[in-house]
Amino acid sequence: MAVLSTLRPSNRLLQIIFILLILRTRLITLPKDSFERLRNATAGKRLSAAELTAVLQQIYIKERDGSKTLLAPYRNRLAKVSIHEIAADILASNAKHFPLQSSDSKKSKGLLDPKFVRALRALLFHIAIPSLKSKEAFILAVHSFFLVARTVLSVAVARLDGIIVRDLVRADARGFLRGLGLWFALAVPSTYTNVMIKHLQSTLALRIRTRLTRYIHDLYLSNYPDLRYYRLGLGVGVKRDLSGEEQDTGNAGSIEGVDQYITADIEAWAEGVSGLYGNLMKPTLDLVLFTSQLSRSLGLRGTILLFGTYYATVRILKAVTPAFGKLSAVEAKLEGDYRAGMGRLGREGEEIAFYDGGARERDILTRAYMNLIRHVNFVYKIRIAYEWTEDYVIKYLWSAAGYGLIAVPLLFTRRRRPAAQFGSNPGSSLSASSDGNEVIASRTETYISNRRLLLSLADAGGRLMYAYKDVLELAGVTERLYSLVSSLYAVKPVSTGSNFPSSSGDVTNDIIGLEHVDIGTPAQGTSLNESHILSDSAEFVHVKSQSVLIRDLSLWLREGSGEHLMITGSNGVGKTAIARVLAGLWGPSNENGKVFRPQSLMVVPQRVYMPVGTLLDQVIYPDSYADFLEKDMSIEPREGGLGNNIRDILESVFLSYLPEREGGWSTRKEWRDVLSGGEKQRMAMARVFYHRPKFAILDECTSAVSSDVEGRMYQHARSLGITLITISLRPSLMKYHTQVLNVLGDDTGRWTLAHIGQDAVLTPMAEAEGDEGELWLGFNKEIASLERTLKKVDGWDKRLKELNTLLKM
Ligand SMILES: Nc1ncnc2c1ncn2[C@@H]1O[C@H](COP(=O)(O)OP(=O)(O)OP(=O)(O)O)[C@@H](O)[C@H]1O
Repeated sequence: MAVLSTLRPSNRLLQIIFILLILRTRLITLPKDSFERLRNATAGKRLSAAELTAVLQQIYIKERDGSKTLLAPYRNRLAKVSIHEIAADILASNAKHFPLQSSDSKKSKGLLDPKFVRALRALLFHIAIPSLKSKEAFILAVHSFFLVARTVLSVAVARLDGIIVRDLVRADARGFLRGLGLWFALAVPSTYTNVMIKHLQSTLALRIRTRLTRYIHDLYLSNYPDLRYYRLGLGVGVKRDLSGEEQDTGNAGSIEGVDQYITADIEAWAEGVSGLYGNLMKPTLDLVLFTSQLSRSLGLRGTILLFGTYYATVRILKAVTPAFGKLSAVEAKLEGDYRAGMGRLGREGEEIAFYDGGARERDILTRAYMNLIRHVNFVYKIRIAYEWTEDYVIKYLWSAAGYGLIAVPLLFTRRRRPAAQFGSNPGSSLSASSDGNEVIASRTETYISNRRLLLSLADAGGRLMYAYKDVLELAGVTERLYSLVSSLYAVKPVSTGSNFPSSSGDVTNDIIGLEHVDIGTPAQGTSLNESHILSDSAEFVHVKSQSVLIRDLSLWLREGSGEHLMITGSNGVGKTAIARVLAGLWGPSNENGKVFRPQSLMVVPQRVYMPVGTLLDQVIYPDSYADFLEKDMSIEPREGGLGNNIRDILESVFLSYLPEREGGWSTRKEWRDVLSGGEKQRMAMARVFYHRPKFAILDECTSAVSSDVEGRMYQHARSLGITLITISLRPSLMKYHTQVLNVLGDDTGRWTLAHIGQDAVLTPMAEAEGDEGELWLGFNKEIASLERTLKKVDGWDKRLKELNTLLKM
C-alpha cells in the first residue's frame, strides 16, 4: 500500500487494473477442497464470488450413483437439480414399440387411422406417461377429478339458475335470496375448479415436454458407437447391410432439421396432447351428463331429436374437414427449413460478408419464407369453408335444434298432462296445486334450466368439434415425432467387422488399423420433392448413391513403435474418409473389411469446433470442469513443477498469451469468432496435448498455422508418445512420419504405402504401381539436395564479398 501511495495517480490506476486482472484470472482456480465443499453443500447455501464463478463454470457434478447434479445459481444461492439419465435397458427395450412406418400417409386424414393410434400410444405410454406411478399420471388423475367436478358444478349451476328465476316469477323473496346466497357459494368451487384445470393442463404439458425432450436427448446425443446425432442426417448405419446393399428403410434417415423436431414439435405435441385431454374429456362428459339430464325432461321424442342433431353435425363436419394432420406436418417442415436457413446465416455470417452474398442469401431465405407463407395461406383459404360450416352448424343449427327441443315438453305435452310434465323435473318443487302462477313459475324453471343445459350442450358440442380439428393437427405432429424416434432407433452402429475389444486394458488396444477395407461414401440421402409442397401431397424422395473411393486398404500402426503415418493425395480422393472409417463414423463398404479402432483415439478435423463456454473449456473439451478437477492437473504451474498444467499446454502451442488477452480463464465468448483461424487450429492441438491420446489423426488441422510453429507442435506431439496419422498435402510434414500412404484417386480406388526414405515399397499393390511410390521418394531426394545446396550458400557469400573487394581495388 505504501508503494501504491507513492505512485502517480495514472500509474496507480494501471497497477490496480493489473491486480484486478490477475485476481480475475485466479477466480476460476477454485481449489479441489472448495469444490468438494460445494459438491456436498446443501441447496440454498449462499455462494461466495469464487463459488458463484465455479458454479457458472462447471455446470454438472457426476454423482457416485451415476446420476448428475446440475449446479445452478439462483439469487446468489446454490440450487441443485438432480438429473437421472434414462437407463440404457429402458431405452433399448422401448425400441420394439417404435418400428419404422412407411410414409404413405397421404391417403388418410389421420384421425383414428391405426398408424396414428399406434404412434400416439407409443409416444404417450412409453415416453410421456411411462407408468401409473409417474407424476404425470398423478397430475392426469387430479386433472380428471377437476374436469368431472366442473361438469357436476355446471349442472348444479343450471338447476340453481332455474330455481332463482322460478322464485322471482313466484315473487318469493326469501327463496330468491336463499338462491342468490347459494349462487355465491357455488361460485367459489366453480371458479377454483376452472383455475385448477388450466393450471394442471399447463403443468402436464410442461412435464410431458420435459419427459420427451430428455428421452430424445438421451437417444439422440449418444456417444460412440451409436453417434445418432451424426448418423441420423447422413443415413450412415441405417439398416445398411455389410455388402453395401441398402434395405428398404421406410422413412429412416430422412430426418432433416432435427432442431425443429426437438424444439418446436415436442412443445406443440406436449401442448396438444395435454390440451386435447381436457378438450375431449370435458365436452364428452358434458355431453353425456347434460344429455342424460335433458332426456329426463325431453322424453323419448326429444332425446331422439337430440341424437339426430349430433349425427347430422358429425356427418356435415366430417365431409368438409380437410387433412389438417398432413397440412400441419408440412407446415412444421417448411418452418424448420426457414429456421435452418436463418441459423446458417448467423453461423456463416463472416464468410457470406466476404463474398458480399447478402442479396443472394436474401433470395434463398425469401424463397424458403415464401414457401412457408404460401402453404400457410393455402391452409387459411381451405379453412374458410370449414370454419364457416362449423360456425353455421354449431351456432345456428344447434340453437334452432335447442329451441325445438325446449318446445317439445312445453308445447307438445302441455295439452295432455301439463302438471305431471313439470313434476317430472327432479329440481322442481311444484306442489300438486293447480294454481296458474305456480304452473307458469314451474314452466319458467324448466325452460331456464333446459335452456342453460342446451346452451352448455351446444358449447360442449362446439368444443368437441374444435377438438376434432385439434386431433387432426396433433396427428401431423405425432407422425413427425414418431418418425424422429423410430428413425433414431433405426440408426445402428456401423459394423467394424472386427472382434476388436473396445474395453481398455487389452493389449490389442495398442493398435490402429484397417484390413482389406473398401472405403465408400454413405449410401443414402433424402430430399423433399418441392413441387408437391403446396399440393397437399408432399412426399419424401430417397436419393440413393454410393461410390467406392478406396479399395482393399490395409494398414497398421502399433503404439510405441515409433511409426507415424502420413496420408496424402489430391482433393476429394477420400483421405478424410479413411479417418472417418478409422474413427468408426463410417463402416467399411465391403463385407470382409476389418477396422481396428483403439479406445484412446482423438481425431482433429480441419475445421475446429469451438464449444460454448469459457476459455478453459476450449482447451479441455469434451471434458467438463468437473472432469478436469478429477485429473492431476492445474491451470497454472504448481510449485515444484508437479503435474501438468494448462498454461504449459497453451505455451506448447504458442497461445499462452490468450488468458491475459481475453480477460482470464473463465471468460465466456463466442470463441468461433474471437479466435483467428490459426489460433483455433492451435487450440485444437492444445486439446490433443491435454488429453494425450495414444493415437491422434490430424486431418489438415494445422493448415492455417505457420510452418515453424507447426513443426514444433508435431515434435511436441511425438515427444508425448502420441502415434500420429496425419492427413496433409504439405511435404514439409513428411519428416515427422515414417510411412506415407498416397491415395491415387484415379477412380480405381488404388493406393500406395511406402516407408519414407527407404527404397522398398511396402505393399504388393504399391509394388505394382511403383511410379507413385517413387513420387514420394523423389520428394525426399529433392529435399536432401536442397539442404545440401543451402549448406553451400555461406561459401558463395564469402566468395561474393571477396570479388566485390577485388573490383573496388
Ligand atoms: N457425407 C457424405 N456423403 C456423401 N459423400 C461424401 C460425404 N462426405 C464426403 N463425401 C464424398 O467423399 C469423397 C471424399 O471425401 P473426403 O472428405 O474424404 O476427401 P479428401 O480426400 O479428404 O479431400 P480434401 O483434401 O479436399 O479434404 C468426396 O467426393 C466427397 O464428396
